[in-house]
Amino acid sequence: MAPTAANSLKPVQELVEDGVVPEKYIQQFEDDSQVGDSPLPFMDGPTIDFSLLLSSNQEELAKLRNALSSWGCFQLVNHGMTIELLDEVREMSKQFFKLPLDEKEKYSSVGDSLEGYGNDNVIRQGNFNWNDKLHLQVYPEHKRQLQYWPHIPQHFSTTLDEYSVKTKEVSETLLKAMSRSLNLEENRFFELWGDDKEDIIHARFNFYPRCPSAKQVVGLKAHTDGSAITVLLQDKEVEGLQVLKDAQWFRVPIIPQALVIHVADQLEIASNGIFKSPVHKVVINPQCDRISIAMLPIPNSEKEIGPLKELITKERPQLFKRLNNYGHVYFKYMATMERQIDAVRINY
Ligand SMILES: O=C(O)CCC(=O)C(=O)O
Ligand SMILES: [Fe+2]
Repeated sequence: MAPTAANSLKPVQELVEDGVVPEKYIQQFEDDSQVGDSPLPFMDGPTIDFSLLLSSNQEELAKLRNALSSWGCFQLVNHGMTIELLDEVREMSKQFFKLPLDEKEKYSSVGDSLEGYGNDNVIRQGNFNWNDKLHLQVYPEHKRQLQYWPHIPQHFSTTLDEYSVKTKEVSETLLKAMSRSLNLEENRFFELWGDDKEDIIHARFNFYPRCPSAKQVVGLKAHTDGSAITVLLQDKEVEGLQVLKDAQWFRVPIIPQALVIHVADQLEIASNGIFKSPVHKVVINPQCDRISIAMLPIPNSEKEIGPLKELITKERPQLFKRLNNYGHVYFKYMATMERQIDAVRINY
């Protein structure tokens, strides 16, 4: 596949059919470890047992605290979702992206809506990601825009609804355990996200088409998430997610029954920097398509967020400003800042 000057925002999947990689998708990597199938180490962060968090097992809470303040992410097992449900969500995502283009285009994003199907690079600057998406807001329920919810496969909406209910429960319990892990009153992070009927969950279905020039493109460029946390369901067969820790990239292993949980920017802010929103990216496989489903719990934009007062001390002064609508900051600085959270950092 030779690079061409063609520059269109048709779905990346269609570019694969064309057999050419438009120049906008070719990345300038400064360092070889950034690309494709280089033998990076696997992340050796902990696997957290949800059922032990439920019973407030002190050892598990300590493991959770350590994971959140070092890696900023972990694999969650025993979360109560069956492998059948996880596989059904993976399968329906694959089936959706496999539909003919004109069928998928019935759900295309309209205007500047975040929701819907398409090539997300329209809202980005700089080089493009090798990624197509379907983005649906699942909570609050009255804000669902059902015109974007696929009718094929037929069970898409009911399965997404079931998965959303379970994601919400898991997220609420996790945020409470995260508070307990810092010896805070258990609702403190739940007040950031979860206690308000207008708190949001976005579902982002990611599709990363295979690319013979995999080493020249990137699925998702290095970024942090702008939500409170992220609940990620990875592809069961195709690896691709990498996280940055101490200036080194690590591959996130596939554990089929696990959910990958990330601290996202708004929890880093609320924890006054104790929990880390990890920089992560997605690399592309030359032979196989990859999918992932990111569920993004996001505080109601009218809610004021900021570092919890219990976490501001003489030794740890307030690191971030208080604000509403972090999402606005996140998108405003998407193109110009490496980590948008720096835009709300207080510099002493
Ligand atoms: O595909 C993945 O594994 C990660 C997706 C991701 O980082 C995102 O949707 O923000
Ligand atoms: Fe992400």
